[in-house]
Amino acid sequence: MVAQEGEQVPVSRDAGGEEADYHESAREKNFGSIKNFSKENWTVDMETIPMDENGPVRKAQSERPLPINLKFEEVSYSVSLKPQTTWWDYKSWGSKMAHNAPDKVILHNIVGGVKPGEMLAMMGPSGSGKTTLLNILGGRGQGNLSGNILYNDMPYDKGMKRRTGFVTQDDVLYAHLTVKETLVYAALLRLPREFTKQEKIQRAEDVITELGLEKCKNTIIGGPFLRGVSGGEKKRVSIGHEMLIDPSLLLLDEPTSGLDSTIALKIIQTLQDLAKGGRTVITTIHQPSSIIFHMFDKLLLLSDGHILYYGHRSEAMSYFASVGFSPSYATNPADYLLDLANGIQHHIDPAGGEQSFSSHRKANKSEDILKTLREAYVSKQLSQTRASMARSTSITAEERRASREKVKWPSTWWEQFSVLTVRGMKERRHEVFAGLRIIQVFAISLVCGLLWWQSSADNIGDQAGLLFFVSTFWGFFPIFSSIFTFPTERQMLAKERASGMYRLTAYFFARTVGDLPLELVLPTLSITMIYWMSGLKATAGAFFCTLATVLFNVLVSQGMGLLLGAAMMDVKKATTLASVIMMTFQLAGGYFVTNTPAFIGWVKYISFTYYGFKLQLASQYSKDQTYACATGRCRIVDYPTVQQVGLDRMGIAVMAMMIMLFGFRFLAYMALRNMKK
Ligand SMILES: Nc1ncnc2c1ncn2[C@@H]1O[C@H](COP(=O)(O)OP(=O)(O)OP(=O)(O)O)[C@@H](O)[C@H]1O
Repeated sequence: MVAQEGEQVPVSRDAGGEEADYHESAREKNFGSIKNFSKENWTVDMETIPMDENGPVRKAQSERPLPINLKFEEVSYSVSLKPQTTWWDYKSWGSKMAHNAPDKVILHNIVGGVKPGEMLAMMGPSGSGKTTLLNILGGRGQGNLSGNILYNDMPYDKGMKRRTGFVTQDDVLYAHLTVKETLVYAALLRLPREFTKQEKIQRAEDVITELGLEKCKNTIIGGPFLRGVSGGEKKRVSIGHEMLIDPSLLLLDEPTSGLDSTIALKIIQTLQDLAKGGRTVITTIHQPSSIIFHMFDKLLLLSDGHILYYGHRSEAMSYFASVGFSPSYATNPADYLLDLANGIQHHIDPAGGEQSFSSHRKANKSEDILKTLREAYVSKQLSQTRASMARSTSITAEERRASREKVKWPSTWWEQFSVLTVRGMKERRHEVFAGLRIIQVFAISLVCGLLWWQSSADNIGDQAGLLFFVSTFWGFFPIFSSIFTFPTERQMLAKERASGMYRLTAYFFARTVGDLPLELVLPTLSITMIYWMSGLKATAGAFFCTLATVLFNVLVSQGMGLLLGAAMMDVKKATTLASVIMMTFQLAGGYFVTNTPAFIGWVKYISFTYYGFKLQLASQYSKDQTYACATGRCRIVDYPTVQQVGLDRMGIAVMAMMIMLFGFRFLAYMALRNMKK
């Protein structure tokens, strides 16, 4: 039935037969501001409720979540098992496996739905497909998907992306930011433009209070080798990250795994409150306690990618009893259902007394149980669910229109760029100025300065050696640090881009430009030290020319590192390739070999070490300058190394470096754009 504009679409009964009356509860809760999400303190501040002569008025569209009615019909999903090989992976050469591996079907004809105000739990044994289904519902499936997934009768789009909160199983957070910094930056990036900066910060503070994170708000998140907040606190930060935007649809992958039962209960209570406030909540859960199990509205039980039950949680046990499976002893229903989904049924052995259990665990028996349950689902539930899905539509025409509206980026490009720059600098300040790195550069510069102590231009061989060393050192060093930039942020980038937090250009510029001042400080200090110790040409012009050339070299080398990292997204492969490229550039740079055969001589023209060296020679020597040689004084341009590189056509050298400077970065950006999620 097609609703007319402004008309209330009739509400139908769903699979479990419960009246879809979420509108009343959701709308009630959407008035006013939620002060505290914890169950006991969940209150609505009446003073903030907008009023008119007829009583409370609904808040502006941007201030309340748009109700999302999610339906998924006949969803099947498979992935290709063909290994992702590349031509350089010699082990795959001639391998039949690479060509003949069949696709793996992970989900089979999944049907179901969740309405605003409801919380659906997806349960099932490990490997049953919960995470895969959750990812698909969150618009993140990468394999072959068939079936229909509709959000207010529309496919997943950019608007839905920004209305969806997705909490992954692994907490993807920056290790060196504090809890407060993490949430404040997320608020600045994700909250709509209608909020002032102060309001965004306040929202982050509110979420910290709501999730009971005040005690640790100034503690860093931490990582594998860095002590930070506890696992439970980290999980709450991840949830807070999504709660900030007050998502209409909240998807969570195992939000309680690894947490003690009290914290787990608190988290589920928070989710329940969010659902009651009109959001649609879906969570996967492994082994909920009895009390947590009873907090879910709907349940989807999966086994090996097949549905065993979909419907109201409260009716699950009676459904299984109706198909011949009910526990013969007091147990947590969640445990019982999970056993069933594993094909296991325990019985009390009367002969052995209360403590003696027997279970049908034999392979063929397990298969029988699962076969019976799958058949029962198909014969007793599936057609009913399909019919109710087709009938069930519970959004108003106004809400449907709102879901079709184009959604703007939450913040402007410039805001995204500045927040990402500051966040990036905070996260990496320890890296750039890490003590070891400073000591390393300082030690090498000191050794260099001492070895070439007050050298003379008459000793052109030594000075050319020094200039070449500086070019290669400041070519190698930046490439190997920038190679890590994108591969180490891959997960974060994929997560944040999947929720539509910022434009890729804003991230790319923030990540590459934001680091520059810090990245250029070390080479500046190093060159200043080497230059004046080694007695290079003592004029300000020559010094600044040499410094500028080295910094230019650093930027080009960084660009190449960014490109290799972004293109390969694998640090090991990228560093291997980088070392081959850098060695080649170094060898072709004009210092080691002067008579190269024509068929390979062109390599120097793609080597930035060659151009960097050439520019450095030009900043030290003029064409008519001489040096002490066996025959008295010889022209510097006739010295073999200088002759090989030349002191002319500097414009071409600068141009070539410029092309590489921008070209490598452009290609790195394109590689990121095409990055697989
Ligand atoms: N890209 C993939 N390639 C191959 N197999 C995959 C892929 N993604 C998922 N699978 C397989 O699909 C099955 C379901 O995986 P999924 O992660 O969805 O299970 P799960 O129920 O969430 O498990 P857990 O509770 O352990 O997290 C598993 O057997 C998994 O190995």
